[in-house]
Formats: sequence, C-alpha cells, structure tokens
Amino acid sequence: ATGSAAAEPIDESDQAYITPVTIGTPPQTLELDVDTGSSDLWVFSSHTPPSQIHGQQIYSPNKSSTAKLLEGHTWSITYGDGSASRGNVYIDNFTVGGLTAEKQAVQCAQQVSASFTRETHVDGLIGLGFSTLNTVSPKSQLTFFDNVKSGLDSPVFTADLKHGAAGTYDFGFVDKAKYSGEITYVPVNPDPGYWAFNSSGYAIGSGKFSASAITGIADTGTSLLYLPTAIVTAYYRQVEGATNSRTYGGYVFPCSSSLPSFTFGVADARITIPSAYINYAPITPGSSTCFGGLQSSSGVGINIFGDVALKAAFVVFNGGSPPTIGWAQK
Ligand SMILES: CC[C@H](C)[C@H](NC(=O)C[C@H](O)[C@H](CC1CCCCC1)NC(=O)CCNC(=O)[C@H](Cc1ccccc1)NC(=O)N1CCC(N)CC1)C(=O)NCc1cnc(C)nc1N
Repeated sequence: ATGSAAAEPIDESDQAYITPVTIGTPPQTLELDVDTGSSDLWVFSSHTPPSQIHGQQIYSPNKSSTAKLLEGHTWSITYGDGSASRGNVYIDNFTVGGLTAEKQAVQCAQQVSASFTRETHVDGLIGLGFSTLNTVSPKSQLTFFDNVKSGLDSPVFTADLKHGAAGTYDFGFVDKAKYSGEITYVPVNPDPGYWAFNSSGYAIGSGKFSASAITGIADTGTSLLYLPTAIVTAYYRQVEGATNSRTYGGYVFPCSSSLPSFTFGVADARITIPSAYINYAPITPGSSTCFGGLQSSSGVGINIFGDVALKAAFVVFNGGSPPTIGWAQK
C-alpha cells in the first residue's frame, strides 16, 4: 500500500504545515500538523473545554460507530516551545492520504495550552517520531507510521515541504519526480526517539565548506533551523544590521538586508537553503525588522533541522532496520 497527502503552510511564513486526515465512522475530517519531533497523535475533541477551542475542527468519538475508549489510559505532553496538552485515548480508524490504520490510538485533548487555542488552523498533531516517545500511560501507543508500516510497499515516508505552497507527505514509496540528482542516506540513531542524524558540515553563501559533524534532528514540527552558536554568529556577521535581540529571542535584521544562502552537508551531498527561507518573517506584521530562520541551538539543547531546512530538500524517513534518513536537492 501507499498514500499521499498534502502539507499546506498555515501562514505566509510557513510556521507550520497542516495535513487533512479522517477519523472514525462516518469519517470526521481534521487538519493536523505532522510532527517528526514527537510521537503522540492528538486532536481537539468533544472532550476539549469549549473555552479552549477557537475555530479548530474537533473529533467526537461519540459520533463514531468504530470508536472505542482505551479504558484507564491518559496522556500528557510538553513541547520545546512550552506548549502542552493532555487527555484520554480512543481507538478508531484513522486515514491519511488514502492510507488507513484500523486501530489507531487517537488521543483526545481534555486540556490544551493557550498557544494551541490561539493556533486556529491546527486541529492537533500526528507524531511521526519513534513510538518510544509516545506519552500514553500505562501502555504507550504506536504512531500512525508504525501501525501501517508492515503494509506499505516500502517502510518509508517522505517529506516534500515547500515555501509558500502546498507540498506532500508520501507513505510507502519514494517519488522520483519530487527530487533531482541522488538521495544521500545516512544512519539514524533512534535512541532519543527523534530522527537524529549527523550533518557533515556547512557553508555560508559562496564561502568554503567547513567540515564538522553536527548531530541534529529532522523535525517537521519545528519551524526554524537551530544550529550551534559559532555557525549562527558566523552567518549573521555577513548580514548588514543583524543583531542578536534579547527582546525577540534571536537574530533580527532589517528586512531589506541581503542574506547569504546557507548550505549544510549530508555525507558528501550538499543541501543549499535559499536566502529567502532565512529571511523568515517580520517580527510583527508590517515591521521592517525581520526574524532569522537560522537561530542558535544553545537555548534549545539540541540542533534542529526544522521546516526552514526541510523545505529546501526532499527527505526520506526510512523506518527499515536499521532506520536511515535520505536527503536530496529538488
Ligand atoms: C514527548 C515530547 C516531545 C518529544 C517534544 N517534542 C518537541 O517539542 C518537538 C516538536 O517537534 C515540537 C512540535 C510543535 C509543538 C507546538 C505546536 C506545533 C508543533 N516542536 C517544538 O516545540 C519546537 C519549537 N516550536 C516551534 O518551532 C513552533 C512550532 C509552531 C508552529 C505553528 C504553531 C505553533 C507552534 N514555532 C513557533 O512557535 N514559531 C513562532 C515564533 C517564530 N519566530 C518561529 C515559529 C519534546 O521534545 N518535549 C520535551 C520538552 C519539554 N519541555 C521543554 C521546554 N522542552 C522540551 N524539549
């Protein structure tokens, strides 16, 4: 089996991408944020207090003839940006891009933090990290990918995210039409539960490539690219008027500044992020000061290849044994 689903940016800065899914019988449609940096599939639901719902679509298990409460199970998750949610768990049919998991654990929110309430476009998350990170207790649950993997033509899913346009998540196959050249695969360390891999170094603009092993995670749920401070300061030294703002929590610069591109290595392959992707967004709508799409990982604790990096490439998340991750230009 294979599947293919759209990944639509939620705003003009590609802060996140949403993917349509259907849950239950008859099917209820929601739009979820595919997140390779976590492993809970959770949704706004009929169990979410109405005061915490602000335009999101909800899943009502009591309207699904195939929904079954997973007795005595709860979940509670906190994300890197401090947002959080928790609730109970149902088992139901879950379909993404024509691919159905019959007995998917669908985590229903009974509490979401304010930042989730504010995000009207996001009806929940599909965690596609390793299932070891799932927070359901007392028995942790499998991700959608782990549930459907054995039935896929190939045990993979791919991300083709785009800047300001709809991209796709494919399941079970690698679409040759979506990339140019070769895909370079490197090992993944599944132990932390993220898609952790080593980048082989970086280059700023047309500068020389600096070889250095950079351990990071490929995280579709993180908007920006977070790398070691030394790399980030070297980058913004080349940007007229760039400053590291405590007020805005990172490097900002005049929106009119010209920015160099940024290249990172994957073994002997090179992925170049166009400068437009690093001119992330005005700090507030209409401001002439812009926030950088490349920021330091020192406050984060881990290097994160988020959407700013991912949308410059075609990425294969290979769930075979051993797991690997593939990167190609496009
Ligand atoms: C089982 C937990 C699970 C693995 C968890 N995983 C993650 O946090 C990574 C995961 O990919 C999450 C998934 C996000 C969560 C918020 C909602 C959208 C998805 N990524 C992050 O938290 C990275 C930082 N956040 C972001 O990158 C959010 C994502 C977002 C997008 C749209 C709307 C709202 C939020 N972006 C922004 O807030 N932006 C606004 C500001 C702008 N300058 C950049 C974009 C974790 O590591 N938690 C441990 C943890 C807990 N507490 C803390 C403080 N740090 C932690 N790392």
